[in-house]
Amino acid sequence: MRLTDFRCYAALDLELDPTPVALYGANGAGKTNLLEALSFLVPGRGLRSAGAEGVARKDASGPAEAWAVFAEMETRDGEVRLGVGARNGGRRETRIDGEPAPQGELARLVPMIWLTPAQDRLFAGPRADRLKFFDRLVYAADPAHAEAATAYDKVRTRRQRLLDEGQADPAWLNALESEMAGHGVAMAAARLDALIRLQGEIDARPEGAFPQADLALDGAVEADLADGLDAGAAEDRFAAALRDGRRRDGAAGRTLTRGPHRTELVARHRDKDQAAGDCSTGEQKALILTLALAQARALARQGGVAPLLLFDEACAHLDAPRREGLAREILATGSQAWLTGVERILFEPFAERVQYFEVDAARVERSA
Ligand SMILES: Nc1ncnc2c1ncn2[C@@H]1O[C@H](COP(=O)(O)OP(=O)(O)OP(=O)(O)O)[C@@H](O)[C@H]1O
Repeated sequence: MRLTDFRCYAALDLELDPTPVALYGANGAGKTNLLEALSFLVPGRGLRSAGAEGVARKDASGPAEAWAVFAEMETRDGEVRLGVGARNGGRRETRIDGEPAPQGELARLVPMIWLTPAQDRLFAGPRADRLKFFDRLVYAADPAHAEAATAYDKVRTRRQRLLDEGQADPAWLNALESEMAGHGVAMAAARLDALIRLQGEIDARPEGAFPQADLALDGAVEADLADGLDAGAAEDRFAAALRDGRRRDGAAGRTLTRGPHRTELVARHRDKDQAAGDCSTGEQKALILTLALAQARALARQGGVAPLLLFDEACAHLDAPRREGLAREILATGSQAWLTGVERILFEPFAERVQYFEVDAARVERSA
């Protein structure tokens, strides 16, 4: 992995083997920035949602002209050289084996799952954050879901703009709504499919360090599909709901019509028979890990390539038995997990099966 002018790193060159990576060091040392760099190897704005324009290294003379992240990695297409970067605050560029490529290609090559401290109380926080987290799990297994979701949001924004302006041509709105319905039903179907697999994976694992969870999706289109409506009928129904909702959506200035943008991920802690949102911070963190690890297992089984796991401060709220459980579960997936923590001792349960790096003021040193 090589970084050029990314966040606090002017230049970094890391040689790694495929085992998990434990990064330890003081606050502000540069641990999360390494995970963020890797998160740009899939489409999107990275794990801090900063986007390509926000990550160039800054010093007293201002931001660097260009930044880049380069990695040689095992992907679904075998060993591939991936490069991403941007120049002069511009759009992000992608290279695959040295050739320019569309960003979307990355989703197909590299399954990736990340967890950050910002998600610690995911189940008690805003609905949209939960859905985003779940959608990312779905993307890791089904890259087409990311494309459908992006396309859906684009059309939804266009329709909303027309409604906000108040003088839209009904035929034009019909066309946009039918496009929204097509992408929306594809999204809902991908989510349901992923949910069933994920739940199966969770159920197959005995209750251990991480709690069993019962998952459901509360969404209008998901409900239609779960009730057995075929895709065509579900699209017609959703398009009709959008048509009926025009006046209300226009008055509200946002899409109140129930569609895949308003779906809720419902999770319960099975053993406690409690809504995940009512669980303690540590229990919520454990539940999030239940989901992420279950998806990692499903992916490793399904695609042959274990996903890259970026777990920022995952150990912070975990007690010693759960930290041991985390090590066991990660090692069982065969994933290269990248873990951060302020102290090396947090990774003790991995023993010799992890590569240690000490991070200190943007210097990264391998340690025995
Ligand atoms: N664009 C940038 N240019 C230069 N330095 C940056 C830039 N963005 C962030 N930094 C700095 O990078 C440093 C490391 O940040 P990072 O989030 O990686 O730390 P960390 O080791 O994960 O810390 P913590 O344990 O507190 O989470 C911070 O001091 C931050 O101010």
